[in-house]
Amino acid sequence: MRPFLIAPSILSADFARLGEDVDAVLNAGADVVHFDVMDNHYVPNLTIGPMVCKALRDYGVTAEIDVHLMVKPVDRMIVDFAKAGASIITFHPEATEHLDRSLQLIKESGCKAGLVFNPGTPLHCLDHVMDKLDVILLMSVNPGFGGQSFIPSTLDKLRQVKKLIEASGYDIRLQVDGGVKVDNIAEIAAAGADMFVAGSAIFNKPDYKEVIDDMRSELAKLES
Ligand SMILES: O=C(CO)[C@H](O)[C@H](O)COP(=O)(O)O
Ligand SMILES: [Fe+2]
Repeated sequence: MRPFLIAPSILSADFARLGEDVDAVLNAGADVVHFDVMDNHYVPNLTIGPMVCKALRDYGVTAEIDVHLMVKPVDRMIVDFAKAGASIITFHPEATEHLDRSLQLIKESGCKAGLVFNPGTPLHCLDHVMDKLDVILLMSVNPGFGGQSFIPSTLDKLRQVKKLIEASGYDIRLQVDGGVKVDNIAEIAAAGADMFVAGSAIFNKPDYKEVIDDMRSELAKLES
């Protein structure tokens, strides 16, 4: 079994002191920084862009930065985020006219590539691009906002994608994003996820380490 990764979504961090808050969550045991990019076009919210990613790198963040693009179109942002220090770039298939080209662009930029599926988005886009994927991200909320409730039908979708990954033979992480908490993370992992994005569950609590430790204890129940 591959190691589970916990990726706090900085959507719920304190933007007025972002560098310190990212350091704090990494020191608390987080593996990856999940960076939500929203454009008020593909989703009805507006967040942060490549300058903030570069600022985190300049501040000294060395952990992987997982850029979740909720923007349309995507190609220009792929190039800009790769230059700004992104490690992983994921985007939604609805947001590009040329799925394969956008994935190739990410790989050519030296980043890991991923596709993101909204709760209502079917999986057929995976059919011809599995060889170009490092990550498949299933949204367990509709994208645009933190603090929403986990949509239970995601569990079946996770099981379905897990089978597709296994059948493909490729080394692809299965990430889940939205409403992940201490009390549902084990069930989500049992359905096949191995990378967990959690924003409000971590940043809305005073002690990040306590939440991350609790998540790892829940995950350890599956590993034993
Ligand atoms: O992509 C996102 C929203 O579109 C966020 O990553 C996600 O919602 C995380 O927040 P929370 O854990 O609070 O649900
Ligand atoms: Fe996200």
